Amino acid sequence: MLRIAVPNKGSLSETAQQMLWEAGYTGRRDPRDLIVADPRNGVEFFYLRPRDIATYVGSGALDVGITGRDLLLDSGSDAAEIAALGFGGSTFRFAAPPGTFGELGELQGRRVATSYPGLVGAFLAERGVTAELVKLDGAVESAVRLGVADAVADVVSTGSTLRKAGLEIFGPVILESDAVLIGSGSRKPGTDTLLRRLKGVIVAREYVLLDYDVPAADLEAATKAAPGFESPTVSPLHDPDWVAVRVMIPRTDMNQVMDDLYALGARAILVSAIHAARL
Ligand SMILES: Nc1ncnc2c1ncn2[C@@H]1O[C@H](COP(=O)(O)OP(=O)(O)OP(=O)(O)O)[C@@H](O)[C@H]1O
Ligand SMILES: O=P(O)(O)OC[C@H]1O[C@H](OP(=O)(O)OP(=O)(O)O)[C@H](O)[C@@H]1O
Ligand SMILES: [Mg+2]
Repeated sequence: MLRIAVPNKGSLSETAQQMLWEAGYTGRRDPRDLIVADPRNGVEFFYLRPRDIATYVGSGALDVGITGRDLLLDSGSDAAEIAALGFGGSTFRFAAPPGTFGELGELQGRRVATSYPGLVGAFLAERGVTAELVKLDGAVESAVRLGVADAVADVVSTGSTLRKAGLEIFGPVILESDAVLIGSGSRKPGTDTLLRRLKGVIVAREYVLLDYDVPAADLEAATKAAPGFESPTVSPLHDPDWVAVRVMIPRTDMNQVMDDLYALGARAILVSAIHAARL
């Protein structure tokens, strides 16, 4: 059985479980479940704090896990990223009251509050900056106002927490993070199947199927407007002057592509959802 660590709480938990469910796995029914066996799929799920998942996987206690790239790097564990999973995106940034700091070097000898001392310490050390790291569990944005730090380094998503705390981002991007699948050592049997299934879910979320009819004379132009994932499928129609085309396109481009194809003379332009995929 492949032993898989899944976030039990926090920002990544719901989407991770939803993705596994869409990939055909049986997840937990009760949020208090800690271990769930899924013998039909040859896997066992361990529900753990996302911050601890890299430690379990890095030590070999569990085979693979879903966590954040920032948490993986912060842990310093031997686990490595296998693939990004297309959700849980955030950036990791320095912030301080407006006008306090301009460049990273100005943090030399100052106090920086963070819940990710491993990640921030390594980033500063690589750039030759020595700062005092103040380790906090959360709500680090309050640390400056309360006088325990001069700056913070934290996860930024919408930026609204920083704004409310009267802080402004400065300095370089520490990290672009995403939810990732991690493993350690040699790939355990079953990992590739899990990965293909998760990638199938990502494709089904991010792409749609586009069908349209177009005069054969305009096929080249239409194919340029909607190149598709690989190469479009082109089928004959009863009317020899027209062809039917099927392509996969990013969901976000869908309406623009439909407008462009219509303008080119395509008709019967239909979009449908992809429920599952193996590419
Ligand atoms: N808006 C967000 N806030 C916090 N973490 C986020 C956000 N969006 C994505 N993430 C990612 O989620 C992971 C942190 O999850 P974790 O469960 O440890 O913290 P949390 O969501 O802040 O929960 P809590 O603070 O309640 O423990 C990181 O990989 C982080 O990059
Ligand atoms: O940029 P935003 O969209 O505002 O999101 C980022 C904030 O969300 C998280 O905090 P969380 O709510 O998890 O509280 P915590 O600091 O106690 O972990 C994170 O630590 C940031 O503070
Ligand atoms: Mg948090």
